[in-house]
Amino acid sequence: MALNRKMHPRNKYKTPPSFKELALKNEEFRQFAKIDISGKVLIDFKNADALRALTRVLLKEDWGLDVVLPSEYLVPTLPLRLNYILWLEDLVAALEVDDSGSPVYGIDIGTGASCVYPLLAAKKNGWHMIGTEKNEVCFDHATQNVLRNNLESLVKVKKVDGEAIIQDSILENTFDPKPPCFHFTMCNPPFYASEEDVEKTNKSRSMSSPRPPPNNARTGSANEIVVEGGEVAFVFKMIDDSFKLKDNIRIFTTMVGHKSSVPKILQYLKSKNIKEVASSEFCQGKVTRWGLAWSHSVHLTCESLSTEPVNVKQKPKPPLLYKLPKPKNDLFNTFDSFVSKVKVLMDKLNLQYKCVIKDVKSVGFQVSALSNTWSNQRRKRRDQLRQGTTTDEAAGNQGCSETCNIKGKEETDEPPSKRAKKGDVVPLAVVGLILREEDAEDGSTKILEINWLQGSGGRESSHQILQYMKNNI
Ligand SMILES: C[S@@+](CC[C@H](N)C(=O)[O-])C[C@H]1O[C@@H](n2cnc3c(N)ncnc32)[C@H](O)[C@@H]1O
Repeated sequence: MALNRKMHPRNKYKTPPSFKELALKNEEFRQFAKIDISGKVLIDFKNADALRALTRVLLKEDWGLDVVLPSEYLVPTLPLRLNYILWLEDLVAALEVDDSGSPVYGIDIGTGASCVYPLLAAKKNGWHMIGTEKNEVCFDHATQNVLRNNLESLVKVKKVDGEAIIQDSILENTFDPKPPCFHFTMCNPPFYASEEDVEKTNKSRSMSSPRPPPNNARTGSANEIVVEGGEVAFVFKMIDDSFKLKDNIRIFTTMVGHKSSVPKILQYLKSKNIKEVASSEFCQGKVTRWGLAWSHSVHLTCESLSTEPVNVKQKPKPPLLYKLPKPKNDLFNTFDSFVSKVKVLMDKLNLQYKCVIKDVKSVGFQVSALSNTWSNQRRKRRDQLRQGTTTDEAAGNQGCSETCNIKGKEETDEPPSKRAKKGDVVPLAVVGLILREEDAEDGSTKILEINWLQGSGGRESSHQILQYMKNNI
């Protein structure tokens, strides 16, 4: 699964689950597990029942959720669902509003029979979620899934009718106390315009297309995956509806299933004069989906590491990676000591950094350099020694008072992108710097990843920063 590397950095399914362990733990899943000639435990991804059992066991083992997934209805794949939720976490964390500490409220439009997004968001983050559903059968199943997991205080399922997609009535009679506003909406819309469209896409993927055919069985009933006009028409309507609720909902988001829909939707947002737009790519296995966000009321800084705008024509450049070789890796007893070392190096370079994501085994910073402080380090040190100062003193620990509270409001300086907008200083480079620890056969491996974001110095400066880190770790 080459694309797993491009999953959201905090997605736990970057490391595929062990089917062997799952089969040992779970009887339902065990029925679909087969052992191949090399002793590896596998399942047949083309079998919808096997997929259903896999999703159920992962929800149970990883998230403590007991979710019934009725046959004939969509089986949600978890790596993708988690990618979307992690992106929302980044967007909510980057909101520059003063309500740190208040609960997060979200709305999932078309929650499906599984009610998977609200259940995951409530269980993982304690978010308050409303799930809307138009289909009677899906609504009933979703309601039962919430009750089965005792999550009624955090998740409300609402039956909706009529043409509007985001209706103001869904905000009524929800939580007590009444939320001051909702942080986001999310949606996995029906992708297809007709059942023939579903067939056509399957055929073209399996015959002449450069994209490989899907590995997984297609699941989902027609009313879940087909809508008049397809996903583009659905999202256009959602954008139109969003104007009515602009004071109640901060960020509107949607997932998009076809790459060709992305420029059409971006163009529509532009035509409606909506300037605050962010986007992301959700990669999992062979399947890529796109996330689009827009707002009428808040600045979408686009600074979370996974919100780099989708460039539909050009392939996104892969991040720069440095996997610490064994001797260097072993210098650090703990992941924290590795993080501390990199912070010292960033301080030495006078880089301004702010923690945007944090996990036990990964931490991500948005880093900005106002000038090139990494080139000719030796000569600079010699000059400073001659003048009686050292690099550390010269750097003077610039007080990069970074905090790492993903939910709370950052108490750091303004984000560099914003400073640049004000016109005082244009950064030479703004990069996303991620530190990760991954399990390896002979212990754990520490990895430094740099993603170019923007800046007058061009992409080359991110290579230079990585080289400096390599030389000095
Ligand atoms: C592709 S499924 C997504 C289900 C679930 N959110 C998931 O990701 O697995 C789309 C769902 O949206 C529902 N739906 C379609 N139009 C809707 C509307 N206007 N309002 C609410 N739900 C709608 C469908 O019934 C279906 O359950």
